[in-house]
Amino acid sequence: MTSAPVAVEIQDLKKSYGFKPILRGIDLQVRAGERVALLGANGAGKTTLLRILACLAKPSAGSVHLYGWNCARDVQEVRRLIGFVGHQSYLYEELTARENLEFFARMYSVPEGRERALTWLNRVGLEKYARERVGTFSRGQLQRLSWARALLHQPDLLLLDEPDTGLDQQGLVLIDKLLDEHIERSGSAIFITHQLERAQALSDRIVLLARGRIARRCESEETSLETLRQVYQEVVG
Ligand SMILES: Nc1ncnc2c1ncn2[C@@H]1O[C@H](COP(=O)(O)OP(=O)(O)OP(=O)(O)O)[C@@H](O)[C@H]1O
Repeated sequence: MTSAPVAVEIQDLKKSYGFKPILRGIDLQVRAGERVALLGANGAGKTTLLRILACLAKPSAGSVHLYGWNCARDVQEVRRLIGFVGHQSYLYEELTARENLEFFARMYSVPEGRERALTWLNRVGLEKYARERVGTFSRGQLQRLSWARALLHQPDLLLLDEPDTGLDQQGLVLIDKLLDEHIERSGSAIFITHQLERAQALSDRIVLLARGRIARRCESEETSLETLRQVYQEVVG
């Protein structure tokens, strides 16, 4: 693992909104093939951190590099490298599921984009809904399609903000499999969750954020669920 290329390099990252500091100096390195779970109380700054990595918000200070590209400067290059599942779906409600995926395939110059769009609709169990407008989709269907959108161009880094929201049991099994496959391809992932069980089971490392700082880092394999619960309680209070 240690010899794998550095996927994410965050150095002394700070972010403020007006006079309100949100991130107060984050240092984090993630290597290719690594899965990092981000935990923390509501308002700790988890989404803000992920949005900066996804080039959706700019740092106030410090630096963020993805596979050597600077997130603040090399936005086009960075966007190709990432797949993002966030609170918003970033899908077009007036287009059908298939049209949405075909649009994103064109945007990322995915070879044989139409076929790839269909393959991904199948993968996420939405083939029956290919011709339905996304505006009519349920929360779980939207989440499944967001996963397809995020993976369509085979990104190197997955950024996942509560990616299991709205999913049924089969949906959960599906996304765990998609994450496994991504990691097997030497992709890396940072995911936010409020479920300690899933954080521990699905990650290599767990990072706990509190009031805009990294309060604790744990190796998942060496940390029992019970220990994680205690650490979480200490940090979040
Ligand atoms: N665009 C913005 N303008 C002003 N304040 C913001 C903005 N975005 C986020 N914040 C503030 O930053 C803080 C951290 O928000 P963030 O969404 O990063 O927290 P979080 O850890 O993801 O929380 P949650 O677990 O509730 O999703 C909050 O106090 C929030 O109000």
